[in-house]
Amino acid sequence: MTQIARVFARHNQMADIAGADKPPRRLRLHRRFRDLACGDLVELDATGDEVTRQLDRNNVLVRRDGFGRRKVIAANIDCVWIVIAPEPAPSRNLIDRFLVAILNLPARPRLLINKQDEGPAARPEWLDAYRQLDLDPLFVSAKSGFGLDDLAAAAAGQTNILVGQSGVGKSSLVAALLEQYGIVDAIAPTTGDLAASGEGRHTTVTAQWFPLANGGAWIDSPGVRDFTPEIPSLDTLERGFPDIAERGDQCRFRDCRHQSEPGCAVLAAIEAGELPAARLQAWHALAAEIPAQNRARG
Ligand SMILES: Nc1nc2c(ncn2[C@@H]2O[C@H](COP(=O)(O)OP(=O)(O)OP(=O)(O)O)[C@@H](O)[C@H]2O)c(=O)[nH]1
Ligand SMILES: [Zn+2]
Repeated sequence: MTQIARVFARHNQMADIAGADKPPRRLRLHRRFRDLACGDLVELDATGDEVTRQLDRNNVLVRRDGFGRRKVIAANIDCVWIVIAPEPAPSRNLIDRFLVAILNLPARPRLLINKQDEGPAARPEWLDAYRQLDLDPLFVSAKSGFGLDDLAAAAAGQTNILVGQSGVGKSSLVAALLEQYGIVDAIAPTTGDLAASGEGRHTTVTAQWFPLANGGAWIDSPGVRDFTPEIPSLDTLERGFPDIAERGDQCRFRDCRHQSEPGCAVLAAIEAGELPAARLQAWHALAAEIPAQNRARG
């Protein structure tokens, strides 16, 4: 008899895979499953030792690496929590770039502002810039436990992934949630695939699935310095910037690039203080990457 199982983590030619109510086992994968990622569902043979089929996925979060290659991060995601903290200093550009990938999955984007125990400085004043995007920011502290009840409630019953810069506290948040809200306690985040970073602390190197007791899961993902979403077309870009796309419909020219055209509704919105200039800068930078990405794709 075959069985359906979940990929908890992917490591090169191997993957940690768990059947219902069983702890994950590390299995070697056939080459045809090279695309398999954390969160994927697979079929195992009767022995449970071999992956025989990869099930269809709802969606998959991917990035482009420095060589333009497609890198799969995790699959079957409902909600992506972009984690920021006072330290390391948040990059709004990184948030803008994540949003393109998230809104195209599609999945719900949320902003998680960690390390609230560090005081009022932990609340960035530029949050208003994202009001239109409904990121519904949640303020938490993995260290003090502040806001974790709200976080657990907001995450219940769905597959959640934490993304963001290295050191914002993604693994600490998963650990705190595991401890307080009885997720499957057999696998604590520290047993995931960790490597010592330069500062002597641990850093996550591959996405890791943590099932919630009542369905759904948390996925901890490796910290990033930068993030390049896949952007095959201007339509993809527009889905990532609904605030710009909406105003762009009012531009005088249908093919307005929002650069210096007369009657540009996007530039007018910036002039009026309704849209941050940084959002349009991020748009232009990403629009410029479309042709190169298409060339790399061949
Ligand atoms: N003050 C404070 N420090 C925290 C909090 N959460 C995490 N930290 C600290 O921040 C540092 C990084 O935490 P991690 O959980 O390893 O961060 P990460 O985002 O998982 O990092 P990567 O795995 O490299 O992506 C550690 O020294 C934590 O102790 C918090 O709520 N408050
Ligand atoms: Zn325009």
